[in-house]
Amino acid sequence: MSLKVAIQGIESSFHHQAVQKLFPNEEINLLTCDSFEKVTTAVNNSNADFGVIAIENTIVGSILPNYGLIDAGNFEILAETVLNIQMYVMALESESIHDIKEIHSHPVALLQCRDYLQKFPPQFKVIEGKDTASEAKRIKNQNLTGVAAIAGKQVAEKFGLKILDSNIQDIKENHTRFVLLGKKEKQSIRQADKASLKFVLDHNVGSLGNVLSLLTTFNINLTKIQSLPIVGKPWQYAFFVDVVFEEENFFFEVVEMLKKTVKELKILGVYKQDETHAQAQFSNAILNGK
Ligand SMILES: O=C(O)C(=O)C[C@]1(C(=O)O)C=C[C@@H](O)C=C1
Repeated sequence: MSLKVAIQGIESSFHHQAVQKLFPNEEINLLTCDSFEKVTTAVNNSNADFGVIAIENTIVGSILPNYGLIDAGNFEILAETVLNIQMYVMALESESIHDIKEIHSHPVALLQCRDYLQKFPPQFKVIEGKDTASEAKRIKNQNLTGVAAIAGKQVAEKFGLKILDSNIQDIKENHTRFVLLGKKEKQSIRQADKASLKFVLDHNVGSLGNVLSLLTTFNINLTKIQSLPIVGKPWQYAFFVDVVFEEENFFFEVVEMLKKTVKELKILGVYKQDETHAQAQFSNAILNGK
């Protein structure tokens, strides 16, 4: 039986690649959506077994609206995966880079290529589209001349487009982290070593410091912290953190203590970290320590 997985975008998009990395051996039935919200709605309504959404990119930073979608959802983060994202300019076979007058892509993909796009003259149009692959597909299907898309290499291969420029993102080293969303009972997570939490604090001196010290005491490493406004409560913020740990028991012990310390606590997911991501963070830590 195949798994139904909702993504924003179509076949060959980076989200599709993330699904393939998360489920290398499964038969997948992709539910292609034109917004992140439709992905989380599909998981909420059980129209899909799972959803995959991008949460952060090493050039652009957090994809903030997706934090809200995860928080509002009736599901959990079950896994993560990190992709190496290399961007290419592609167009019809007849075109050269000098023929291109407008370029289309997903807004987050365009943000990763800001330096490159600034090199074009002011009349050159940069247009935000649905996802990298849909923009490329449209060029092919409608035989659009003077138009290019920014997408991954696999998209050019899939739709038979010519690559006009390669690795055009601002920095060669570029990664996007995706999370797998689903109902808890669908999968049991073995050997979890990472968790995503949301908490709200009182406006007291040291309240965040207390949380951080507690994590230190239990040897729990904070890998990410993101604050977001609480809608309807101006100037109040919720904290979204990712933590990694070696001992799952320590994590659940800390959760019990946090419940007594913070105003509101929600576990968004307890899962296994992507090995490649963990390795990259580890080598960065070593390099920074030198
Ligand atoms: O358009 C795509 O191919 C996507 O999968 C979207 C998306 C994103 O949402 O960040 C995924 C990875 C890259 O960071 C650029 C775009």
